[in-house]
Amino acid sequence: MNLIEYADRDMMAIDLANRLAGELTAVLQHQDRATLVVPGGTTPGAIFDNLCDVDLDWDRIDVVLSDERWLPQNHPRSNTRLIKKRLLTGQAAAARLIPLYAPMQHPEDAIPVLEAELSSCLPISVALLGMGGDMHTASLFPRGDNLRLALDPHAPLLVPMRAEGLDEQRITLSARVLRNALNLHIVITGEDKKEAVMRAEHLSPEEAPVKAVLDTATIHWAK
Ligand SMILES: O=C(O)[C@H](O)[C@@H](O)[C@H](O)[C@H](O)COP(=O)(O)O
Repeated sequence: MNLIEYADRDMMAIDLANRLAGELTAVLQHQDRATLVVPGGTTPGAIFDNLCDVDLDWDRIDVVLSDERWLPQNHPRSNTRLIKKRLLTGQAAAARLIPLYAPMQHPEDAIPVLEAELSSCLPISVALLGMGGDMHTASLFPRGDNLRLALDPHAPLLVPMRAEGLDEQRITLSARVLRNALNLHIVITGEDKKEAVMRAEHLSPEEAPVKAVLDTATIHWAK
């Protein structure tokens, strides 16, 4: 496992933002556009605050969430709301947001339309993922109703997900889409998540969904 430990969370946010920017710049040297995948949750905000003002060709970058809560985009728990506020601002406001939500009752209803736009910006150039203490990543949750489908090598691009304890239904990039990223990073903080990611190495993706991407990801950790 490729694990990088940082002196503190601020150093990690600065270094990781610069690393992601460098990878995006490298891709844009030989492609017209680059695709950046980012997570929601509470960890990546500081990274977004650093990344949004890096001098990049943001108008050539497509931004995609790794997963979304099935909520209106102005809802306090919406990941789209989070990245519009913290990432797609400053210089990064010029980036194109590829939606992972549509105002329909269930994610299943929206997947054909969402996949049509998403497919045009794959494969992923740079992906940043988070991880929960239960070893989920994106919305690939242990015991999730569609986890088996989301882990399948022939899975669709997007998979709806529901799991016990989730406040709302979710939609997620499937494991094969995440694994196909040219550059893949996972950012975690705290001792519990460090122990969890170590544990995940010895479990199956069904028990620890993050395992589906561990072999190709760089893990970034601060206490
Ligand atoms: O929708 C989400 O919440 C994220 O995409 C999710 O996969 C997140 O990365 C983990 O749950 C970790 O969340 P924290 O960073 O809040 O611990």
